[in-house]
Amino acid sequence: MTDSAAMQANLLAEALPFMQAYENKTVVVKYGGHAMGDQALGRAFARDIALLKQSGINPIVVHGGGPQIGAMLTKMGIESRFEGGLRVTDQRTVEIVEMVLAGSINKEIVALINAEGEWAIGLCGKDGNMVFAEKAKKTIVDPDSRIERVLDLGYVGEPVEVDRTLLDLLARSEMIPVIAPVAPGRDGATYNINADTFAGAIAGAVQAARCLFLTDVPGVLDRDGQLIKELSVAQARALIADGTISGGMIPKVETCIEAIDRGVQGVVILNGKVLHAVLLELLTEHGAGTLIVP
Ligand SMILES: Nc1ncnc2c1ncn2[C@@H]1O[C@H](COP(=O)(O)OP(=O)(O)O)[C@@H](O)[C@H]1O
Ligand SMILES: CC(=O)N[C@@H](CCC(=O)OP(=O)(O)O)C(=O)O
Repeated sequence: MTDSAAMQANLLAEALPFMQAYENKTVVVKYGGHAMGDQALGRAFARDIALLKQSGINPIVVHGGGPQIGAMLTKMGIESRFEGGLRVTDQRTVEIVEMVLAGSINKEIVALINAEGEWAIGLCGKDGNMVFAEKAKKTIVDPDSRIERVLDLGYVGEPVEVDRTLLDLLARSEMIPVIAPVAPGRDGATYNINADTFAGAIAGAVQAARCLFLTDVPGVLDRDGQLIKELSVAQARALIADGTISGGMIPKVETCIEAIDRGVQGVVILNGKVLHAVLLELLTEHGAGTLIVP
């Protein structure tokens, strides 16, 4: 056997204790819009999810698609506006958000996983009464004046009810759920939910063993751009308050904190632009990214 074959075999053997630890456990993987787009990365991601399912682990994929929504809005001559990392969403925008997220992106990911020989099923919060949302009640503190301001984000929602019936059913089946962060309200409206927030709510409801957030940066970075390997909840809050964490990283880190509060055992923000990031994180010693702990 060559050295390189032996190394590969060692790597496979190294996965065994991790596979045993995660057997029958649920892992929620949030696949961010920035981590998509590259064909090889997409295929590697799909293969990782397929391999988890084949290993007796229960993966649930929640995806985003912020940049893809932005591109479609631009095509239609609609400007994107964000406040506190969330897209200000009027009636026209929410229709496009649903079309892009629950339509094209969702089916693209389903097709990628199915091409690896698995059975993925595309869903959104509307399916099986899985998630109900309410209009988001968001406030932000202006970093200069320190004055708190209530945001009106239109049809941006927060998940308020999660019913795990359908997810439990799928966990016992061959199916891998791939979920778009769109949900109905009890008021009959359709809400656009930040994909991180949505993934955190799902992870909390199913008491996931791990929730991974795949993005386009190595994890949470400090003021000098260096990766922070581990963050306590209190440290994370301080970095949001002092502006080190900004933009889309705000809902991501807030979600991590909420997921931990809801009993999710481990939450990691990592670079989805690294090939096989999911396998490296879960099944090898080479855990990457920022681990957020209580
Ligand atoms: N302290 C920070 N560390 C890392 N990224 C940060 C930080 N503050 C802001 N960001 C921004 O957050 C982005 C990740 O959030 P987002 O764009 O919503 O990603 P995704 O689409 O993957 O959910 C990064 O690309 C970076 O521009
Ligand atoms: C309310 C809100 O901001 N919703 C997001 C939903 C998609 C998302 O979160 O995608 P990423 O994970 O790729 O950022 C949006 O409209 O862009």
